[in-house]
Order: sequence, then C-alpha cells, then structure tokens
Amino acid sequence: MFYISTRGQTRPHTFSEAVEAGLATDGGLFLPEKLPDIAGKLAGWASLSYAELAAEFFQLFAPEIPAEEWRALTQEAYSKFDSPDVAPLKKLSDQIHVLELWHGPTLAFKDFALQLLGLLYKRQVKLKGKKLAVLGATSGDTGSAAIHGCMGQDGIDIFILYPNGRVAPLQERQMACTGASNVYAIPMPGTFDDAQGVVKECFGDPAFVSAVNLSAVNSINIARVLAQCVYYIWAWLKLPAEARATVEFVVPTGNFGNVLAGWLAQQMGLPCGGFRVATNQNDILYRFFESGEYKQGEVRPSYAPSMDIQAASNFERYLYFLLGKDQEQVRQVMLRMKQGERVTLPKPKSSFRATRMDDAMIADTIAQVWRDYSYVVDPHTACAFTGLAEDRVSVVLSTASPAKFPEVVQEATGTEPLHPTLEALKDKALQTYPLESSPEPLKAFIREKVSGK
Ligand SMILES: Cc1ncc(COP(=O)(O)O)c(C=O)c1O
Ligand SMILES: N[C@@H](CCOP(=O)(O)O)C(=O)O
Repeated sequence: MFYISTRGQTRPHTFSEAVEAGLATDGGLFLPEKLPDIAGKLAGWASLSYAELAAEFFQLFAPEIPAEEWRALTQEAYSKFDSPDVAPLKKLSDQIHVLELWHGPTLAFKDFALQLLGLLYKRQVKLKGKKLAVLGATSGDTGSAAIHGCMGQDGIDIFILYPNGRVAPLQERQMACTGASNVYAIPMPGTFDDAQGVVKECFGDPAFVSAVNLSAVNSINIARVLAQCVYYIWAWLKLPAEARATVEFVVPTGNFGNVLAGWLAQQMGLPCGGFRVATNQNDILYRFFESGEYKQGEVRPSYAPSMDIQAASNFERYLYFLLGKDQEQVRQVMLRMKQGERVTLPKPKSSFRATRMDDAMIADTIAQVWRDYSYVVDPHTACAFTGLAEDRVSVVLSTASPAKFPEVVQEATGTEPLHPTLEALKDKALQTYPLESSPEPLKAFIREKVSGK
C-alpha cells in the first residue's frame, strides 16, 4: 500500500516512509492511496483482544511489516494500559455508552496512537541506523503522550511546543517533569495554533528537515489517525448487535484527528450510524458542519484547554474527500484558509452532526452527569453530553481522565479527582526550554541539541 499527499505534489510513500516523515514535503497530509474494505472482516475480529485487533488492522495498511512483528508491536504498545480491556466501554443507560480512552500512561486518548508510534520510531531508527528528531505542538495531551512514547529511547530526541500558560498545570508537569535527557518541553507565547504553525514552517524547510531527520508527531502523522480508527471498531464490536447500524459516536473535537479516524473507519466499511463533532467555545468546526462555512476566529481559553484550537490540521484530510480527491482544489482552498479568508465548501452530505458548549455549560454538565449517573467526566468529555440522540444509542468518547483537570471537576462534583501518576508529579521540578514563537530560533535550538549528542 502507498500513501499519497492531499496536495498531490509528493511522490507516493510506503507506510514506514510516511510515518518517518509525518508531514508531506508539499505541506499536505498523507492518506492511503485506497482505503481497504474491512466490512467482511468484522465478524472474525469480534473475539480478538484490543492488541490483536490493532495488529490485524495495521497489517492492512503496512503489509511490509510482518504480521508477527505487528502483533509484538501492538502487544507492547497496549501493555502499559491499566484496564484489561484497554478501552473499556461503560454503559450509563440503555442509550448512552462511554468509551473510556484514558487508561494509558498519560491518561488521555493520545496514548493509543503515541505508545505505538514511539515503537514504530524505535524500529525505524534501528533499521536505518539514523537518529530522529521528533517535533510536535500540543494544547496539552499530545505532548505528554508523545513524550511518554519516546522518552529514554536511543537515537530519538523529542521537541514539544506548547502555548505558555494555556495548558493545564498537570499537563505541563507531565511534559516537563520526566527528567529524561532526550525530552525538550518548549513553552511559547501565543496559542496552540501559533505553535502548530511553527511546526509546519519547520517542515517547510527541506534542508532543515533532512539535516536533523525531522518527524511530525501530531495527528498530521498518518500512523496517529490509523491507530485511532481501531477503538471505533473495538467499541462497535462490543455494542449489542441491534445498536450497531445506527450508533452515533460523539467525539470531543479540536484538531479533528479523533473524529476523522472514526469517519475513515466508516468509509472502510464499518457500518455505524454517524458522528457528532462536539466542540467547546472554539467552535469553528461546529460552525462549518452547521453552515458549510469555514472561517477562523480568535482562540478563547476554555475549561477544555486541549480543544482550544481554531485551525484543525486534519480538516485537510476531510477536505480531500469533500472536494472529490481533487488535489489541485485542496491546494487552493488550503491557501485561502491560510490567508484567513472565509471559505464556503460543499455542505457535507455525510454522517456528521455538530454541537458546541461554552464554559458555563461545561461546568453544569460535569455536575449533571455526576448527579444523573454517578459518573465523573473531564471538561473535554463533558462537551459531548449535549444534544444526545433520543432515537438511537450514542457512544461518547471519553478522551481524558478527570484527574487531569481537578479544579473544574472538584467545583462541579464537590470531590477532587486524584490519580497516583499525577500525584507523583506534584513535587517534581519543572524543566522547560522557553522560546519565541517563530521557526528560526526553534530550528537553531533543535540543531544544537541534536548535534550535541
Ligand atoms: C482531552 C482531549 N479531548 C479532545 C481532544 C480533541 O481531539 P482532536 O484534536 O483529535 O479533535 C483533545 C486534543 O486533541 C484532547 O486532548
Ligand atoms: N488537543 C491536542 C492538539 C494536538 O492534536 P493532535 O492530535 O493533532 O496531536 C493536544 O492535546 O495537544
């Protein structure tokens, strides 16, 4: 299987090449040339463990990696999760199920992809004998999960940019208290979108990319999105048979990587009902799915800081399909979006609904879910608990542990949510490497760190 760029100006890549690069050299995002059909395989996958399912799924996308190796990779990746189910599906009522995606090492859904991607990087470094500089931007959760996937690994340095003062204090501690010598947590002025912009500018400099062997760890990287497809299939297989055809997956959304993964699984033949994009007050995607109009606004800090995003990277992958796979049109539209223009797109015919929630609603919802179901949700997951369908089953993707956001959760439920992993971080010293929000100082920093080893 080969991977092509959404912008059509990069040669086809193998899976390993696409993973190593992360972002295509033309600025586009990699997608499989053709999506496989999984419909006929679902019945046979029903009795597999999570790791076995992931191995089966990935063999379809990277047959060049032997099946046995895939099984070893996924076994190792999901061995650090603290639930035997890896992604437990909890039933709150006949209509509402919650898929808990925060049983990995950093207590957020990002661990599903980043534990695996860390191992894929390790494999690549060993195979090619070439060091990697891994670069990403985070609004809180990707950074810590990426760091925990890569820390302490020979031949890998990881650089994570984040908006100074705009991630939750415990998220910052997860990134900056590891003590690992290959980890660089880099606070910058501005928003997550600014930091993500700096990452993309670094990838726009081919000499720099090849000098340090740069790889993108955000869901720009196709391995991230594919790893996230697996838990949609897993949850679907765990549902009562009569709920499967109509189930709506409700997905707290920021960079559009999570919900895109579910939608791609549906395009591959997962026969589910549809998806709801649940945003916070940074609601560009809600507005798009309501009106077809895509226009960036100001990012406003919220109780759900990991979703404080107005330039959703993975929207480009969806755009590619929305524009009939016309890469020339994708290039034009992306250029207009970069210039801040208001863009009107064909209204999606597909299976998306959208809702939004402001901070007052988030706090009320955490309290309400606690009262109704004795169940505690974090502020990102709370965004999903509005507009729930009455005529079919909803699966809410719970994307982070409430313990990562104790203030708002305690305020709403009266109890401080605690987790031993986070407690252990509270007394540790922070090590950060603040930089300006622009590519040149960052490139100099990366060159210096990479060459000093
Ligand atoms: C806890 C949490 N929920 C939801 C999201 C949104 O996911 P996505 O960016 O894939 O849309 C994020 C950040 O990505 C997050 O960290
Ligand atoms: N919410 C994310 C933002 C980056 O998303 P990604 O999935 O593209 O890496 C975060 O927590 O950093």
